[in-house]
Amino acid sequence: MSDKLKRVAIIGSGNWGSTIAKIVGNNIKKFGTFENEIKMYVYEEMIDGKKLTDIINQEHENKKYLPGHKLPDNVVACADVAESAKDADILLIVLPHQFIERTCSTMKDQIKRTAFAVSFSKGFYVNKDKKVELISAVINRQLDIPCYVLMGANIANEVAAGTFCEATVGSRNYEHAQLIKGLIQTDEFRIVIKPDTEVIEVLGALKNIVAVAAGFSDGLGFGDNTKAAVIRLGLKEMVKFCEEFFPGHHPQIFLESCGVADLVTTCYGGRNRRVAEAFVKTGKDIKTLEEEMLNGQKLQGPDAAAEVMEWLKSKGQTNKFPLFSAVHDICERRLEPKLLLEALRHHPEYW
Ligand SMILES: NC(=O)C1=CN([C@@H]2O[C@H](COP(=O)(O)OP(=O)(O)OC[C@H]3O[C@@H](n4cnc5c(N)ncnc54)[C@H](O)[C@@H]3O)[C@@H](O)[C@H]2O)C=CC1
Ligand SMILES: O=C(CO)COP(=O)(O)O
Repeated sequence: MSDKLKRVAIIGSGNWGSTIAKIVGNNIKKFGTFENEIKMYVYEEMIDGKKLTDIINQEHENKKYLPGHKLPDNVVACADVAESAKDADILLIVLPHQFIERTCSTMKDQIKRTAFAVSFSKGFYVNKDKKVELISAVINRQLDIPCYVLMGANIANEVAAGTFCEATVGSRNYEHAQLIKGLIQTDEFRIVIKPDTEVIEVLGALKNIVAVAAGFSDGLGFGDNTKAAVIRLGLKEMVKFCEEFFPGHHPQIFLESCGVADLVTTCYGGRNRRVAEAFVKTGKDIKTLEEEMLNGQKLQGPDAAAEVMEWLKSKGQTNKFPLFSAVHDICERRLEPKLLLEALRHHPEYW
């Protein structure tokens, strides 16, 4: 009987990775429809002289990335990524997008041929030839298994605390989508399955760039109307990007949690917004602020802006996306933060 149960592994144990471990571990214990033990890959580090894996396995808490939340005892931390992935039927990949390519290359020889993956990572990947790929495509290329996505308005600490929210799963495989939903959905974390996988993922990456712009606006003291304009013009660019480069999706997809809802929550409550506000107020650079403010957590927005500019440059289309361009130029210190206003004022929306 137990041989037939599917085995789940979680690759990543940051703020969101640990939250997903909490949800999935509890669901598996409750429903018993998957193999009970879940290996969770932890990028090893020392905390007050103790290994983070030992802290998680002994105290059932990720004291660094999700303090204050108990992880179920069927979640077992493992510092070896290949060992974590071995024998898994379902790989939940929840790493900051900067680390996906390298981590996947380390585990690729251990992957079951019948396995599939779900990516929770928001961002793009630029390879050495400056070609831009979706993170799900990198996972698929490296591991040679299908990769679906889960994106939504999901500030991890709130999800871990159990306040109501929702997410969008992108999958065109009915059977796999139902397995993902069964594994992740709870009464407080509702899942909607949609087939527009690529656009769902792209929205998750692009909204982080708009959140950086929202943070700049807050740092400049512009108030709620300006921030609403940033959000609206940012959404317009997100929609345009999807229409130009991922045509054929259902237009209602922008109204799902992966679209407008994730954009709103990140522009108000996210790390990208917070650090961008501090960037304007303190004059420190993004890397310094990330280290000072996030205790090891990683920002995705400034890198995503650089990745999107590579993409747009290769298509000769930077001029159609002035907000994305301005965010990148401000992060790189080629543009004064206050000139964000010029990008808004002269937006193609008003031509
Ligand atoms: N935190 C949140 O509220 C949400 C995050 N996401 C997305 O989920 C993804 C993962 O985010 P989080 O779990 O929050 O991560 P995080 O921001 O907490 O990142 C830190 C994680 O990266 C690991 N790490 C550091 N250096 C590494 C290396 N060289 N190789 C591998 N791992 C390394 C750390 O050990 C830690 O587990 C991101 O793409 C993020 O955009 C999505 C929804 C919500
Ligand atoms: O993706 C997120 C919420 O859905 C988290 O956004 P931040 O990375 O800006 O905190």
